[in-house]
Amino acid sequence: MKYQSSLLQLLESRDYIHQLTDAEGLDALAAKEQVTGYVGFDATAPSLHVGSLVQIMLLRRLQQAGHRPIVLMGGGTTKVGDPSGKDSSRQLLSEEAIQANIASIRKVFERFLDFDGPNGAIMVDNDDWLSTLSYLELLRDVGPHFTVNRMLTFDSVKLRLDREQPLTFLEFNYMILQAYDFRELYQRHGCRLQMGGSDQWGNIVNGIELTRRMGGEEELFGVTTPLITTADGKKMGKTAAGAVWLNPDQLGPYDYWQFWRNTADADVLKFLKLFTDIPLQTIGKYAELEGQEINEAKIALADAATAMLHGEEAARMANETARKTFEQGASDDNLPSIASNGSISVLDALTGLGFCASNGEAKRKIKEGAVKLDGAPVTDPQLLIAVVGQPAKLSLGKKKHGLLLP
Ligand SMILES: Nc1ncnc2c1ncn2[C@@H]1O[C@H](COP(=O)(O)OP(=O)(O)OP(=O)(O)O)[C@@H](O)[C@H]1O
Ligand SMILES: N[C@@H](Cc1ccc(O)cc1)C(=O)O
Repeated sequence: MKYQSSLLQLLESRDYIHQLTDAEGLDALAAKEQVTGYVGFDATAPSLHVGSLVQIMLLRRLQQAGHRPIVLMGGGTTKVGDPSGKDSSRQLLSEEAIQANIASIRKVFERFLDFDGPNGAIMVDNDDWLSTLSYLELLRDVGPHFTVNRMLTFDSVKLRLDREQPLTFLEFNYMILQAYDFRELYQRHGCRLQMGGSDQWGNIVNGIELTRRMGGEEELFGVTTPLITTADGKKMGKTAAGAVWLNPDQLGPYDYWQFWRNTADADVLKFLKLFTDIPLQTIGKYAELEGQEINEAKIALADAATAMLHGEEAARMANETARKTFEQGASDDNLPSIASNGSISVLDALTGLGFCASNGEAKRKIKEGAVKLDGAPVTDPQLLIAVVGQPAKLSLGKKKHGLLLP
């Protein structure tokens, strides 16, 4: 379909759209007026990750096209836990843990969104309205608009039932709360669009239907994005091992840069479109690169994505460190590091630097001959490394390097 609105043109040309509830309707609305749209993020960890970055970039694109983004922190919904796309219940977090996670997550949005100006972003917390709801009132106001028959057809519920995996009654209620949010944001802020990953489709559609059934006069819309997957096809998220965190205290700029630099050839163009502001024309030129030249596109991706999150200077330093390390084989102070207090076991060093998820994995890597200490292969998994005077450099494969500090 040929879109009229700059919003849908932008989203389509940069490959954000997986499903749309009413393409024509949203296109006409966005061409006519400023649209307010939201994405919700549950506070299940102290940092968001590269999977949720797709959604943060969606909010950025919405703003770039002149519309108003709302970031919804799920202070209330985190108490329930979204079963969408999950095989088992999430671990329940305490009120304090949720508040601490929100405080830690929220900072990242300032990097991607402008909170001032005529279409300045807004941040809200659904705990503000969900925590004061009375059970009976909610049942009577909202309950009649949901049939259990239909609730059972949504993937978040159906997949668990089909696989005979337990779904708690608490989780079964999640879609009702997210639906309630959409209506609340429509009433409070005239919000008519909700976006999210493709696993959010059911929750979004429920919000649109609930708002209509409760007498909303205007149509609400939903957009979902494809889910970004790891090389082995799993949804990239925080539950997958080796999550790529956005907060610098959980993943430093150098490792973040390296993540993008190590993108698979098949993903480079897609990631340039989704995760950078590099114009499509320039990305088109990268599409013509072949063989080793594709590395240029990966470096451009790593530079741009790192600059957006950590700032230009951090990106420049990461690029410089990588160049020195790989092209000249030199060591550098900007590599990830771990204190040894004089000595450290090679297993602790590999796990502590985040190169291996467990001692078992570290032992395997040593056996495979992938671990080097100052350029010399390590063969003994029990090795205790003495670090005296100056740092030692520990490497895993060709791409992961870290410093052991004295
Ligand atoms: N890999 C991904 N690709 C695209 N969107 C994603 C990805 N992972 C999460 N999202 C989206 O980001 C938003 C926030 O997700 P949220 O952080 O609440 O859970 P999650 O990361 O999916 O959880 P988990 O990692 O524990 O499975 C949702 O709209 C979700 O669909
Ligand atoms: N359910 C979403 C988060 C969310 C919470 C509340 C909302 O209103 C919208 C979205 C997720 O798990 O990713």
